[in-house]
Amino acid sequence: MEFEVTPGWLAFYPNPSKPKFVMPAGAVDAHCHVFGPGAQFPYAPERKYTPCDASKEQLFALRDHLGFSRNVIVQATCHGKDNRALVDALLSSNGMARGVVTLSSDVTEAELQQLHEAGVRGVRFNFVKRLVDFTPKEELLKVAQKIAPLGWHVVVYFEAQDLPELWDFFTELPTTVVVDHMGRPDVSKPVDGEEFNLFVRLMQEHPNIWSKLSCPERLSKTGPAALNGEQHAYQDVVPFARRLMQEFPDRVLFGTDWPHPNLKDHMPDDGLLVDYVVQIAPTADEQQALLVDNPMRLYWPEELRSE
Ligand SMILES: O=C(O)c1cc(C(=O)O)oc(=O)c1
Repeated sequence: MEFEVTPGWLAFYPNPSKPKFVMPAGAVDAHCHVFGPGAQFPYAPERKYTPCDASKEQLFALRDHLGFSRNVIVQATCHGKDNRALVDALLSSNGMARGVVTLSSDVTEAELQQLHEAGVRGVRFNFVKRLVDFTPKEELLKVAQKIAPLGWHVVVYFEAQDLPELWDFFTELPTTVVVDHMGRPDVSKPVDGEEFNLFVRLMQEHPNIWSKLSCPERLSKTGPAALNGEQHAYQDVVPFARRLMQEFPDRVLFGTDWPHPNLKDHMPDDGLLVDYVVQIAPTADEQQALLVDNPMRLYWPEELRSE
């Protein structure tokens, strides 16, 4: 099938720089996507955008170029509940990728088992209105109850202003819960203000809730962008990520978010996005926790146990 990309779509950065920051051995890019290719894995009819293709080969080449060892591939909304592109990427990764899928509540035990064997370890619930149609919470809870016995977790994507309404649902989930992109704070508000304090309280009161410190390129209002060698990119986002890194060193993850769907303003140089990590995790211990130990505990626990 031929697809035409959404008008104004920005393609991922063509020749990312080599990061100056050399990541610890075994670093995991804990949030990235594959798109299609549409000719092989068609985009979902209910999608809200049509991206440019971003294949598993391109993802794995980027992984190697940036110095990551592993990927966590997260189902992108443009593929709806059709996880075939993601599963295909997992199966081609030699065990170096795990996945987070989107499911409907009528998924069967056999389907779950097959996804588990392919390397899926989580399910994603999306509450960002520009990306998905509404799904009733009872449906989502059904999915959560089905995946809990497999030891999977739930990844949630929402915007900060919706947290009060979603609080009870999130805190009732029977699994580990991983929040995408720090719950999308408005970074023009104070880092110790009411809005971000509520998110910090969510994590303080619920030790099963984790956060990705990802997507400064989405959250930043003042930049500077990760372009042209910039080593101090997205300074307005740094205090937010730094606060979570310091308060919850065992429950934070980082991912590139490649290929960066729906950015309107600029496309970051992924090499410089890796350099951004030094600003939010300046010590070797923090880098090891954020990039290796935490994601390994969540996605490859069996490797830690066998050591
Ligand atoms: O903010 C976004 O537009 C966005 C979209 C998706 C998706 O379409 O799955 O995933 C993300 O992590 C971020």
